[in-house]
Amino acid sequence: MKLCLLEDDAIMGESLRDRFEMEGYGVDWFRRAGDAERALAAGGYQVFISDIRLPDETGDNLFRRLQRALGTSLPPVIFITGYGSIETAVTLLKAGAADYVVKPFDLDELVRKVRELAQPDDRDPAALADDSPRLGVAPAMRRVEAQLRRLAVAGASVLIVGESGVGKEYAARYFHEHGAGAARPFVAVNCGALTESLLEAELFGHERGAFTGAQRMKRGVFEQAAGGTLFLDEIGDMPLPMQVRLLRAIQERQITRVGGETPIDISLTLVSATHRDLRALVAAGEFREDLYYRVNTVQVRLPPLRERPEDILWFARRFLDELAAGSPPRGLSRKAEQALLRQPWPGNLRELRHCLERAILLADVEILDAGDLFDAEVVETGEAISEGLSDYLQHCERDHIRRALARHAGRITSTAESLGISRKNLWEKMRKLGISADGSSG
Ligand SMILES: Nc1ncnc2c1ncn2[C@@H]1O[C@H](COP(=O)(O)OP(=O)(O)OP(=O)(O)O)[C@@H](O)[C@H]1O
Repeated sequence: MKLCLLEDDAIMGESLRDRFEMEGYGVDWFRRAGDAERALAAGGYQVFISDIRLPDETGDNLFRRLQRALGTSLPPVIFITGYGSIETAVTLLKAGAADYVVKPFDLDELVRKVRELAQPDDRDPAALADDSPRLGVAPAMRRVEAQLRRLAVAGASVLIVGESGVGKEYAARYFHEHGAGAARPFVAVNCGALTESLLEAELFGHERGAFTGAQRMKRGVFEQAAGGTLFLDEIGDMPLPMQVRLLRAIQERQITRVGGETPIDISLTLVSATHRDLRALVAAGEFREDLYYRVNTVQVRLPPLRERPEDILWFARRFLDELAAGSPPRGLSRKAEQALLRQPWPGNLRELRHCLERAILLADVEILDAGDLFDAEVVETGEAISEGLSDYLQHCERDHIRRALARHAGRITSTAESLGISRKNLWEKMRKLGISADGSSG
């Protein structure tokens, strides 16, 4: 499976090449139209990906010339376009181009398009070999585990996205443990928790006397993680000036300590995480587009706990075993299990863990009941009436589903379709939220 890539921008080109190689494609990357043209004439490519703006040619001219010269042996072409050139891209689509993506785009989206256009590849399924569940038992999480193991072996840099408390750092550690540098350090830093100057010193270290209070030389996390994995948590919260420095460090694989002059070579695997929408931050000018492409070569999404109900009791039991250390193990009554399943868990695994921690501290019983976990109102009605975020989300969800059911006269198939979820998922939600098909609380 070979792709021809024409992209004059070094960062974009490298990100695309890295990502597609990770996906198992061979990539020939050209920066000049003439070179790509010659390679395409020689044949052997499944898809041609090209920037629409090139220094030596316009995408428009190039495409028409290739069509004339190669005819049906021209592979499907996907153009990368900026907002300013969408019109040209649409014209090219009409002229026979296969597709286009608009910057800033999600690499996953482009990979999907390429996959659809190219023949399916035959990667070794052993690379996806099973392992005991660590990140969850829900199918979505089993897929995430397989993906992380495969990426770890490939030594890829990864961006983990997901709501707060969903287990991003845990997943980063899992990734680290499955990589070649597993015996090497795993170092985590929260980019949102520090001021700009503190973050700079934290990332790159400082020399003695670099600033007031710098009485000793300090190695930054880049140096500490050398040979292993550096986990940059909340990368979306990194101040813009630091983003410039970070990008330079990643590109050049070198850092310089604050107050120092000698560049230090660094080789490590970078895992970044964010609960924010990086693409939206790019559009708002709060996150650099070039850094976005650099850290977002491969994105792994961890779904919120409410989207994977299979994981709720599995994690609850795990946390109980873990928290019981030393004291007799605790179990859950059936009502407690049902109450746990009814919650929307906006704080995800962290919230679930805290909930059990609190219950263990306060209730001196072997089998925890619903009342040990939640307030009486929640237990009795399945519906919290306090002003917490979880209550609010649950109310909204219930309300929305009831209305949809009413609009569709209680027909499950069309209601599920209108909500964009499966029938099974709708039944589960209705059961969890206590709604009957006529929209009333059951
Ligand atoms: N697979 C797991 N097994 C056991 N515990 C887990 C797992 N994943 C997460 N946890 C626990 O859940 C809590 C939240 O996990 P973690 O810190 O990884 O989430 P996060 O998404 O990085 O959160 P934030 O966005 O706030 O940084 C932690 O207490 C962690 O120990």
